[in-house]
Amino acid sequence: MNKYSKKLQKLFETAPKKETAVLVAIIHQGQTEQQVEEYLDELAFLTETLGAETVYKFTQRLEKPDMRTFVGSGKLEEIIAYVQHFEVDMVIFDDDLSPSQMRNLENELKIKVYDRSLLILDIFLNRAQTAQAKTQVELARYQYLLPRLTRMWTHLERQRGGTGTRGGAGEKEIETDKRDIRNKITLLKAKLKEIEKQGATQRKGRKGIVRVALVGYTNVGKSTLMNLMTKSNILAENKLFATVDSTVRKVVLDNIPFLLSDTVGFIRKLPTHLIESFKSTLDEIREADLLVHVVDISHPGFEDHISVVKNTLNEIGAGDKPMLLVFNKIDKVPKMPSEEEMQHMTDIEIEESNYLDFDKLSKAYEKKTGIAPVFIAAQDGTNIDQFRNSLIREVKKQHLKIYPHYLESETIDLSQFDEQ
Ligand SMILES: Nc1nc2c(ncn2[C@@H]2O[C@H](COP(=O)(O)OP(=O)(O)OP(=O)(O)O)[C@@H](O)[C@H]2O)c(=O)[nH]1
Ligand SMILES: [Mg+2]
Repeated sequence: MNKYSKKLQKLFETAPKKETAVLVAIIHQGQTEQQVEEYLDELAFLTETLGAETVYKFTQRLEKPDMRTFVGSGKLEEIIAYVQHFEVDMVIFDDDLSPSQMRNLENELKIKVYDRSLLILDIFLNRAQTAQAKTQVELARYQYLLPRLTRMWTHLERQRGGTGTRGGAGEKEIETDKRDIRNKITLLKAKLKEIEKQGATQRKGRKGIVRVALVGYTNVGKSTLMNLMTKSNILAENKLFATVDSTVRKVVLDNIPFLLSDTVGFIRKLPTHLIESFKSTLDEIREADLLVHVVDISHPGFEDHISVVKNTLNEIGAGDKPMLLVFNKIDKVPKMPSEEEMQHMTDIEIEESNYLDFDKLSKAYEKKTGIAPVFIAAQDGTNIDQFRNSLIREVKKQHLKIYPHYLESETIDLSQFDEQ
């Protein structure tokens, strides 16, 4: 006999359940299955961040996406059968879909269809805190949605807005919604301009002080490091895009004041227009004198992540700035055995161990950036003194550019930099 009463059982049935999702990616020519597997793990992490559970991952080898439905018709049939059988709530594609692909897929799948951009935009929307970030994301989201407004999205948007339509929306509703969205876009643009004006004045007031920006892939530990350095309390958690707003704090090390800012993390395939929409947030990076590039060394794709960050920095015009590379989360990688320990290991053991040779990495990256990287664990403060020393050295170099006559013995009137 069931141990729960009928009333309780009924309550359980109506309890909200986590939405389920299947993920879809194409394996392009030149890509390995393992690479795509890693990409899909990241997509699953993004899905989880949005609050849904990944129940299956579909892949298909294709030279280029199908114009009509992104994947081939055979694969699509498989996906349709799966989502119907398991009553899946949404399908998420690892690439961006054209408006017509989105429409076609939605007609065939009859459930929510997300592409990578829309997923990231929805996560940003949930996470944005400040008026500026909120306005930016909302604007980017509407701009993205406008040409893609399907029956499904019209319906969902209306639910979100609280107006609600019963059943599917018709063409007329879609047209009305498009007009509404255009109006909203105009309003949001005006609002953003106003906020940006205030931001620019604020930033102007920071002249005469070295500015350092923490940059890096998402979830690498930028906010954790920021909190450690500034004793602030920024949300740091094991989620992608925990930080969408930038935070600036004044730090004084060795009598030299500088501003440290925590910024939004980068991710592969972050669409250019989305980067553009964060222009003013990214001004923190563009106007920085020094970049501290944080890398999660425990991630198998960390070298790819470094390239993604470099490319994104180039795209926003901040590719030439001095850069201190910080390899974080060293507590999560197996430590390189000492020479003595190695003597007791067989060649195969050494080869299979996949140890990261920090010395080798350090030399290779010093060659590239001109600054020796540091290896830390921000979470427990391992090697944080080493990081602090490297940071001071680089900040001093920048400080000397602003104040060429600065002497080490000189005491700076720090009060002039208050209220930052
Ligand atoms: N094991 C380990 N975990 C760490 C370390 N530093 C940070 N983390 C964890 O990594 C996760 C992400 O940290 P955040 O500081 O939020 O990373 P972030 O780069 O600011 O991430 P976004 O704002 O999402 O781009 C959190 O769960 C941290 O606790 C570290 O040195 N070791
Ligand atoms: Mg963060």
